[in-house]
Amino acid sequence: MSRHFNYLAIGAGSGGIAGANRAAQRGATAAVIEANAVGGTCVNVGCVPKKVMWYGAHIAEALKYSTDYGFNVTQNSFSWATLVQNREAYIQRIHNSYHKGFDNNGVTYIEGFARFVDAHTVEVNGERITADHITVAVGGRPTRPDIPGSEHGIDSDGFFALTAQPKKALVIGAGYIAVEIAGVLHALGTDTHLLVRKDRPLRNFDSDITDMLLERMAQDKLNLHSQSNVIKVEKVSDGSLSVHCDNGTVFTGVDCLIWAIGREPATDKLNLPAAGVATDKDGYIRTDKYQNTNVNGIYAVGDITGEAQLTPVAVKAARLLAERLFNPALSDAHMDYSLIPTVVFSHPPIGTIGLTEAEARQQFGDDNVKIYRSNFAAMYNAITSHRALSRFKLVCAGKDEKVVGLHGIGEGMDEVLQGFAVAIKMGATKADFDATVALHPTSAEEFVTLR
Ligand SMILES: Cc1cc2nc3c(=O)[nH]c(=O)nc-3n(C[C@H](O)[C@H](O)[C@H](O)COP(=O)(O)OP(=O)(O)OC[C@H]3O[C@@H](n4cnc5c(N)ncnc54)[C@H](O)[C@@H]3O)c2cc1C
Ligand SMILES: NC(=O)c1ccc[n+]([C@@H]2O[C@H](COP(=O)([O-])OP(=O)(O)OC[C@H]3O[C@@H](n4cnc5c(N)ncnc54)[C@H](O)[C@@H]3O)[C@@H](O)[C@H]2O)c1
Repeated sequence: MSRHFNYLAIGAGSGGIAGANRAAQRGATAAVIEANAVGGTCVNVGCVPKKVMWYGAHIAEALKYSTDYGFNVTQNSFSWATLVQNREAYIQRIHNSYHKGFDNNGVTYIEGFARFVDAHTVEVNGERITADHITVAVGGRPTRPDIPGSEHGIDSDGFFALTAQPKKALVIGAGYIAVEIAGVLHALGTDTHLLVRKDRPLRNFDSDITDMLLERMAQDKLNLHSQSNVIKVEKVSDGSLSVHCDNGTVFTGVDCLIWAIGREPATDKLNLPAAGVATDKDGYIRTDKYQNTNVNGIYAVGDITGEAQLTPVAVKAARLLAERLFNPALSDAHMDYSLIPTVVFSHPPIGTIGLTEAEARQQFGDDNVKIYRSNFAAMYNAITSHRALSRFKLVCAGKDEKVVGLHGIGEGMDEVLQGFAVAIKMGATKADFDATVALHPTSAEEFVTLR
């Protein structure tokens, strides 16, 4: 048995789905192959369940502020299981809507693990499928350290599989995932410890922003342990874990250890050599700006390319590739990887686009960089006994003070960033920001009133 398609995506995650749908909308016969759950990382073990948990944490924080707003609320309990059940039901509805979308667009959905046979053929469930164009969109998976006892921990996939709330959790790592998971656990009431190997998490973010993150973590009493490298994990007789660091610290009585130390590409079992597709030393498939791999007719999009590992990046790259292949009016379409906005769903959230102050100083020289910054107590918590600061920052370059970086940490920053990203993508200057009438009273207005 064999089938042929104009366009075939391997992996029905953010990139695979977007590309197959767009190809079909442009008249191609299209199929997508998925080994696990439709929606991939983002929908099943990434953005979506993470944001639901973050909203849960948000409600816990609102309860904390509620007395100062005049409410007399007694919190009797919190049911992790209910939150998880509702989250998973929501994810099931997303699965259904993806399948509806495939049906509407005429995309063939194939369940199974795909392996290359040659440059135009993959095998799945014993069937050979050929295609004119094949896009590899297989994403990645969490990594674990090679230390004794690491198997006693879980990773972000395991975090989303938890059906009960941990009592004492250690989150290891300094990236987005570590910060986000630690923040959620802490806000929901778990005794949470975030362990980073150096001085702080998110070290490649603007240091003014991470300074404020550290302040807010300290104010909220989230236990951050810097200079803490885990070297050994032991399971003790009561079933709890003892976690040993190279600085001599031992954490005992841990019932949940979460590795959030990065992700690795899922290329190892794809049989890429059969198609002649090259990977870099870490297993990522590097492409040119058109998402072309080294093999004609084979493309890669999303996390597997090692580029900014964000859902909208995978989606946009895949859609533009499909346009280039099947829409003669857009035969030069390709993704612009510059100025990608990104949000960390920390407490409060961080939003950032463009250069950090340090990067701008290095690129343009100290004399050509002007920084505007403000600390601001958002009204939301300023009226409460939990008054806390937000921080907003513009990095400008050159005589015309072009805004080359915008960074913020504060309540609402996750929603504030998108519109400013449009302005910065269009080349806005500080004068353009100043010429914009503020929206009052908001946190966002800080960005157009900086002096
Ligand atoms: C905890 C977490 C939180 C995140 N939060 C955010 C966020 O808030 N915002 C954001 O923008 N990004 C977020 N991301 C990143 C985002 O999830 C990824 O960038 C995005 O999912 C990448 O899409 P993709 O299509 O490249 O791969 P994926 O979504 O990983 O999809 C790849 C799919 O391919 C399948 N597959 C693999 N090999 C095969 C094979 N051989 N045959 C068939 N199928 C195969 C896999 O099962 C998977 O479903 C988060 C990631 C994680 C882990
Ligand atoms: N809000 C979002 O948009 C969002 C959320 C989650 C993930 N993501 C995407 O997923 C990607 C992966 O996230 P991530 O957090 O897994 O990876 P990451 O690469 O961002 O961070 C991993 C961190 O772990 C540290 N680390 C590595 N080995 C370690 C060890 N042995 N012990 C302690 N720390 C160690 C690294 O120094 C690094 O800081 C991100 O880069 C991001 O693109 C995005």
